[in-house]
Amino acid sequence: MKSIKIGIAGTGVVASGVVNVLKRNQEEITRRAGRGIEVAVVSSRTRSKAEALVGTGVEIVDDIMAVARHPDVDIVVETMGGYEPARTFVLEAIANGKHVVTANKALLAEHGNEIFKAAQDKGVTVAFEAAVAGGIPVIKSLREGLSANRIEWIAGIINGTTNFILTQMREKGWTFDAALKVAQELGYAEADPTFDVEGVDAAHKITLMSALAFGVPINFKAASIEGISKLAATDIAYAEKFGYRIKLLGITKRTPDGIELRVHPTLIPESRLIANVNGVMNAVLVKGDAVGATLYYGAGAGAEPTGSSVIADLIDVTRTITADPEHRVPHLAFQPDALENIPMLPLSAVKTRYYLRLTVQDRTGVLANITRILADHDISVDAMLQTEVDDTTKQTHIVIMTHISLESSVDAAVQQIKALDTVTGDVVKLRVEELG
Ligand SMILES: NC(=O)C1=CN([C@@H]2O[C@H](COP(=O)(O)OP(=O)(O)OC[C@H]3O[C@@H](n4cnc5c(N)ncnc54)[C@H](OP(=O)(O)O)[C@@H]3O)[C@@H](O)[C@H]2O)C=CC1
Ligand SMILES: N[C@@H](CCO)C(=O)O
Repeated sequence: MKSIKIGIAGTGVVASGVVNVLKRNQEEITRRAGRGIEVAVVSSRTRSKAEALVGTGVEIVDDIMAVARHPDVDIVVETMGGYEPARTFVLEAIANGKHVVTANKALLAEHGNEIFKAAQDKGVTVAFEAAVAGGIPVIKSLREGLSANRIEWIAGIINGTTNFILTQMREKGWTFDAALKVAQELGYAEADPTFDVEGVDAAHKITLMSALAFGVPINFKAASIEGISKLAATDIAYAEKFGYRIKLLGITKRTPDGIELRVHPTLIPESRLIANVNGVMNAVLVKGDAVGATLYYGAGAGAEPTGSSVIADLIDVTRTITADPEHRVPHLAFQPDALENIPMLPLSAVKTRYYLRLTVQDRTGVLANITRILADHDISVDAMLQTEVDDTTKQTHIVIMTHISLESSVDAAVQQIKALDTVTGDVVKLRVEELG
């Protein structure tokens, strides 16, 4: 059978992984797909970079639209990243009847509803395994493997760069900046690394998984996002005293009132497997009503792990390329006309456990005032730790772990605690998830 022809936009980290794995595993891939998958054209703004990647036997163009419209191309691979020109490029490819494989979670989190609608109307597939958790086949698991389940929640370490930074800081004592620099050199970070560090990239990914899990439209604007840039080594150390590790988690949860969608540094019991996921590795925990908790683990970034996911999508599209579009697996797991508009909950409505760190003056009655305020807001204390008084500043840290409380009540209590004249500086508030 004739080979499937692909056109790739971009010649960076992910594109190089795709080209190299396609070349190396050509025979195995053909045996799986039923026909060969061949790179027909590559676009690059730097011709020498493209030549170094694909050699001279593949057409090289400088205009990405020439890939989107190329008469020989069956599947377009978008590995440029960013919103534009990626959006225009993908829509143009769809309009030209091409199937699309993309690693671009930012694009899909912001413009996915428009893109999937255009693909549906045109009868083509937009596949995006590589957009979430790099090499882990978690999109396929959510869309197909778990399709019998009512999904209850998902919690994942879904940004390789920040997990790499947190691991190097904790295990090797590296500075934040040094760890970020190495993550960039290794090709893990986004073009704008603030997307990684401030939790935006993880929010893009959890937004996509939330849509797949609950059958709702993609709603990135509903995500509450906190990154790791303000996380202090002190809190990592105190968390460990209580038996917890701090990880940047993407969390989405179905509650009776609506759907939670949030990214923030989170204390996780160190006995959980996910608390021991280190370096660039990612892990996603999915709780389904029938299957229980399932855990997916693997490299969350890097050329070949991500290339592995892109090629899995290429093989999937190749296998069904002649199938009636109505009989393909729906893009977002649920049939497009069966998506529901379930309310998305604000962060203030979240109920979980909290870690609070206060800096206080060593004076009589400090603790009594704090516990009274917490009790007034219906916040019950589970555990508490007080450090020795610093001889110079006459200050001490009080660290409190609460039972499950309402976020808005915790915020109100923190405001009152901050106003006490014995409490100095800010109050650190982190969320705790048991993930049981
Ligand atoms: N790196 C990783 O581990 C992973 C990345 N991803 C996603 O994959 C995508 C690509 O990432 P990555 O390969 O790391 O990025 P790179 O920066 O390494 O590569 C991007 C490529 O796209 C080209 N490009 C960028 N902007 C334009 C433009 N405006 N017009 C034409 N070409 C353009 C670049 O060309 P030039 O060289 O000329 O600048 C470069 O070849 C992103 O969406 C990213 O989020 C997903 C999973 C893992
Ligand atoms: N910058 C992303 C790439 C993979 O999506 C990360 O570090 O996880």
